[in-house]
Amino acid sequence: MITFDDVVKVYPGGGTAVDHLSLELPTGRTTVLVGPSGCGKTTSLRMINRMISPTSGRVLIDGQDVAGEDEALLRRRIGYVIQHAGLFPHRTVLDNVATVPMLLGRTRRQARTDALGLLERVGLSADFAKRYPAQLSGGQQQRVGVARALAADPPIMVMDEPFSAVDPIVREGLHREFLRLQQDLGKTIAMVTHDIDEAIKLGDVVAIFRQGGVLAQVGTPRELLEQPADEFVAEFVGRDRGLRSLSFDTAAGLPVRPVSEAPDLLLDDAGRPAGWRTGGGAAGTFTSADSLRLVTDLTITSPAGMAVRVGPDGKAEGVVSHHDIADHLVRRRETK
Ligand SMILES: Nc1ncnc2c1ncn2[C@@H]1O[C@H](COP(=O)(O)OP(=O)(O)OP(=O)(O)O)[C@@H](O)[C@H]1O
Repeated sequence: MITFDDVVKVYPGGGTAVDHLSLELPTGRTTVLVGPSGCGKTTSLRMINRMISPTSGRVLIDGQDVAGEDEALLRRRIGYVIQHAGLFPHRTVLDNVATVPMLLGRTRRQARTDALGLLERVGLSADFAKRYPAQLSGGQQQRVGVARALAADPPIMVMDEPFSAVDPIVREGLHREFLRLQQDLGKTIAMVTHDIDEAIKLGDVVAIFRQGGVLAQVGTPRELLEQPADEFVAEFVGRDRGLRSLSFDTAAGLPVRPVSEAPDLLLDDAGRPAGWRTGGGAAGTFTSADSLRLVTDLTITSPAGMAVRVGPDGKAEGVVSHHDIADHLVRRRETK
């Protein structure tokens, strides 16, 4: 666990960048620091690997104050990923990834074999290994940056806006890969972004900062969407937070009507939804494991105003309309 214990940072000649920050970043999880520009996110992040020292207070890793640790040893345990990847321009992709393990004493051969494995993990084939950073797209460079930070197999990763320099479609892909990798690796990750959607998507824990380096609220994405502490947080997470919070609920508790209540629904011989009699198009289907947000979306886009729940065999089990979802949400709120 990484702990900020009443940390203050005042830059000489500047104002207070971080104001009495107390925060815990749980081991093996991703904590995202998010907030408007200049609110002290990067300053906080860099106090973890001692690129910046607190004016007062302590940053602890598993109970040990980082101020008392050997800087080189500390940074070896902490992978660092920055915007634009920060790759060595005159080294090949393979050498960019293999350099740190070689510095740590691995043989050149072993380091290069490991580097190829890491590149593959982040979605880059061996074809990229011989290229130079300038010969890669922004998204590919960012992947190399992640592979390089992972090369020393550090238990902790600090990532400063790692995905912000790429276009939205590439970012989507990097997000998916990040979540897949993190599910496998379970690193303790501290990530900075100014994008609340990214924070909600990638964070197990999200810490929202406000101007002046003050922590406004910390919680799971769901907690922030459902119970924002104040107006600032509510505004920051977005006015559509109710709809977005439906991503965290599955359709398991959502009652469905019998299929006979949807006479417009066409079924094939095996009882699987085949489309709608009027309006055309495929019938939107979901399972109990899908999110309420998806089901809501399906009912809105369906010509019949309904979505169809299917079982593991693909057979129609029942239907719901957006009215049914609204009723379900009201009932759920009343019983909470
Ligand atoms: N070296 C420095 N000297 C003086 N002031 C600084 C220094 N670095 C940052 N600051 C100030 O400290 C405050 C916090 O900066 P920081 O970079 O931590 O914010 P941030 O939330 O990461 O911002 P952004 O999202 O724009 O990167 C800002 O007001 C900034 O101007």
